[in-house]
Formats: sequence, structure tokens, C-alpha cells
Amino acid sequence: MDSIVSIQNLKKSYGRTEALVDVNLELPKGKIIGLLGPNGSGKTTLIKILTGLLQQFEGEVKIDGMPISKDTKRVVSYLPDQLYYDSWMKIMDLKRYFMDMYNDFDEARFDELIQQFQIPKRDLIRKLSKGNQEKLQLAFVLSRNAKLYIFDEPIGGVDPALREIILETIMNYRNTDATILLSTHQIYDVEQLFDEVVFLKQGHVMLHQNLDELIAEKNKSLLEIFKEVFKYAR
Ligand SMILES: Nc1ncnc2c1ncn2[C@@H]1O[C@H](COP(=O)(O)OP(=O)(O)OP(=O)(O)O)[C@@H](O)[C@H]1O
Repeated sequence: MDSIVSIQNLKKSYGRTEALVDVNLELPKGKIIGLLGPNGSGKTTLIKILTGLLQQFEGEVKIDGMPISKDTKRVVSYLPDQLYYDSWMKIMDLKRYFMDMYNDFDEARFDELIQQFQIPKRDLIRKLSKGNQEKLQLAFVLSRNAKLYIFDEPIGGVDPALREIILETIMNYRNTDATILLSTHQIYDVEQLFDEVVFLKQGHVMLHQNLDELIAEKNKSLLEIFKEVFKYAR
């Protein structure tokens, strides 16, 4: 299999808390993959390792055949679950920063997305509403021609109309070589998007399967399967 992400025996603890216990995972190129699991299952920890933000871990993690490093950062475009702007930042400054930092930044695509997302042309980013700041962050991330896009809750704070546009925009990356790894709790909204799903539970990969096969096998929607697998004891 032609993998973009290859993980072997990955373990990560924070003190006594085992966030990832023994993760083995191969993510193929060109697919949209849902990374799903309840609160505290290790999704953000895994994402932080893939993006190079967490450097202390055990095991082997490779992206496009390379161990996590500056080289892998060049091929990964990452949308964190929090805003990363400083109060003094202007859209133009950040655009220039992205153009300097990333050879793969597509300015025309960025301008198009800003228009499509109807982001008001304010100079200072902090003057935008929180939802518009989130859209802006997504526009920056989507404007790179990356090999791997990682989205941590991309539709958390946006209105339902825009949610549709975002999902359509992400869908457009299907049938390209790019892989999208998307973590969200909004399963109902996104399940039509995924080619594959990975379920994380208490730091373990408990399922990694083609979504159509999974749905056919269980004869249930992804949301129903998720609720069944992760049901809380009452
Ligand atoms: N900086 C940290 N220090 C200590 N423990 C942490 C830290 N970050 C995460 N953890 C713990 O690691 C485990 C996995 O957390 P993680 O944030 O990766 O889960 P998650 O699946 O992303 O959760 P959520 O859906 O709530 O965002 C949890 O038990 C969490 O409490």
C-alpha cells in the first residue's frame, strides 16, 4: 500500500497518563480519513505528533517516508482546534508570512477562498468575529498544496450554511493525491465525506476501515456505529 502516514508502535504518555498506548496505523494517499473518538481518546495528541508539535514519543512515525522533522512540516498543512493569531496581526501580513514560509502557498486560491467564505476585508484580524477568524485560518490552511491536510474540528464554530461550503471545499480535494485527516465530534455533518474512518479509544486504534464497507457490514449510519462503540455506561 502507498501510505502517506506510517505509524509503528507509537506510545505517548503525559506523566502517568497514557494518551497513546500502542498505535499502529497506515494511512493511504489520496483519501479523506475521519479520526474519531470520545473526549480524551488521544486524537489531538496523535495530531500534535504528526504535525511535529509534540516531539517526545516512543515508536516510529513517518510522513511521506520521512521521520517527523522540518521536512515533514513542509508537506503537512494543519488546522489546529484553536486560533493562532496574535492581536496585532493583519490579514496581509499573515498572507505574506505564509507566502514566505511555504513554497506551496497558492495566493490566487487564498483570494478566492476569502471571497467564497465572505470574510470581511478588515485589516486587523482581531476585529473579525470569532467565526470569521476561524474561516480565515481554514482559508490559509487550504491554500497550501500540501500532501497531507490535518484538520482538528474544522467546522466547530461556523454557521450551518458555511459548514456546507467548507465540506464541499474539502470534498474538492477528493481524487487528488492529497490526503485529509479530519478529527471532529460533528459526525452527523461529515460522514458523507469520509473514505475511511479510524476510531481511537483510550489511546488505542480500535477500528480502521473503509467507511462504505463498515456501513454495509453493520447496516447502520456512522453516527449510530460511533454511539454503539463508545456508549457510556448509565
Ligand atoms: N498537556 C497535557 N498534559 C497532561 N495530560 C494531557 C495533556 N494533553 C492531553 N492529556 C491527556 O491525554 C489524554 C488524551 O488527550 P487528547 O487531548 O489527545 O484527547 P482528544 O481525543 O483530543 O480529546 P478531545 O476530544 O476532548 O479533544 C487525555 O487523558 C488527556 O487528559
